[in-house]
Amino acid sequence: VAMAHLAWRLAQRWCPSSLQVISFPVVQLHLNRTAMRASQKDFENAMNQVKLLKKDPGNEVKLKLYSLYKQATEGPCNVPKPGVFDLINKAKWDAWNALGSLPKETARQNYVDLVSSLSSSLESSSQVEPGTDRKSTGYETLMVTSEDGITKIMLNRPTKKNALNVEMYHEIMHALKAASKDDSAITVLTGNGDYYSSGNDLTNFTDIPPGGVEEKAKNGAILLREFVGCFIDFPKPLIAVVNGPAVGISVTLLGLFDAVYASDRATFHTPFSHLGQSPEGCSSYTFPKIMSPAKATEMLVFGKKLTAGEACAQGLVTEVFPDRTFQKEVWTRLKAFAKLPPNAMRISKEIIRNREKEKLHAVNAEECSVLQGRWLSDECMNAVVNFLSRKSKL
Ligand SMILES: CCCCC/C=C/C(=O)SCCNC(=O)CCNC(=O)[C@H](O)C(C)(C)COP(=O)(O)OP(=O)(O)OC[C@H]1O[C@@H](n2cnc3c(N)ncnc32)[C@H](O)[C@@H]1OP(=O)(O)O
Repeated sequence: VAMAHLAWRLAQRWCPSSLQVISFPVVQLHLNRTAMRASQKDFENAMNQVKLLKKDPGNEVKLKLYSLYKQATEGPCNVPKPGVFDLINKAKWDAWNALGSLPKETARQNYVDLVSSLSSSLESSSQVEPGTDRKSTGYETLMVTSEDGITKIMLNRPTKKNALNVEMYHEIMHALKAASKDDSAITVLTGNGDYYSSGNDLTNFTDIPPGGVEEKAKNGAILLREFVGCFIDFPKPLIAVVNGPAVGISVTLLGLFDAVYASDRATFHTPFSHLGQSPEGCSSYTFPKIMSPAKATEMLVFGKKLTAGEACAQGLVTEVFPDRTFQKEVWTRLKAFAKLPPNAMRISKEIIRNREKEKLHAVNAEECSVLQGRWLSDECMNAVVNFLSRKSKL
């Protein structure tokens, strides 16, 4: 009810017309002109594009535009948190604050990317020509774009640190299936905001079906198995652009990627024992192979959090970049990769991956079955309740 009320209030305040709503940050841009540096022109172009949008992008997107704008121009949130009853300003403050210490440059880039995806997705689909660069919409929890031979799947719940809710699991599977068939050469997974992903959304555990917790655990295991299976079978080069901290399943899956590029702000944390859970994403098999059984045990059993540099030294990360230049350097490199002959890349990946596939599917099935049991344990239930009742964080 509170959320519906908030959405209604936001719509009332911000949506007399979409232009009026979205032009708010444009005005401030001019006031903050001096804050702009290298990508000022792109940023200004993006602001102008926003004014030209024909359709209202919705309150969630407007909050994102607002927060990225504030971060890009003023840096991390620097104003006191509004009171709980000041719903609109609290929503705006929450969105801005959720960006944490995201650098101004990255916020500008994310703003430009977001506007670019909106400009296309809110146009009539008749303007999309088959075979040309395109951006797809229809996702609630992702931003999916396809250009320069790269399909980019961006986790897009920055205010929840890109935690994976059930909808996001389904949307990622859908996006991966679509990417496997589109005409892009490579596929990239990344996160919007200051986190890559905080892993499984712990509120997934709260929606108990009529069959009770057993049915919930069974459904979770089925979903997880199908989800991880999509990564095992993905046919094109799959690259993770780890823009910030990564937790849980967003870390374990990295063992199934073909390359992992990380900002030096990223950390890698798999606190399964703390959560009364056990490893997934085939990490019980890939991590010992990648980094040695003892190092894998430190991460997967003892929950040791690695810095990006440490993860690179262990072989989980391919290369680390300074956060300041991360986006620019990585995307330049990816654009060059995407120009390579796509069939050759696909076949080379197949030859590397194929002899492992059967094993990976077997590991996935076993991990899901073990986790199904863990989800019913007191250890796991207590950990989830503690997080949800704000008694604990990682
Ligand atoms: C069905 C398939 C299952 C697959 C099995 C997968 C297993 C895993 O992935 S295990 C890992 C699960 N993840 C966690 O345990 C992380 C829990 N989150 C945290 O500990 C913290 O939120 C943090 C360290 C990630 C970030 O802390 P902080 O910077 O202080 O930010 P906030 O805690 O205020 O977070 C902002 C906002 O986002 C919500 N949130 C963040 N992560 C999650 C999450 N994993 N699940 C649910 N909600 C999450 C957080 O509650 C805040 O929400 P609001 O209070 O409403 O603003």
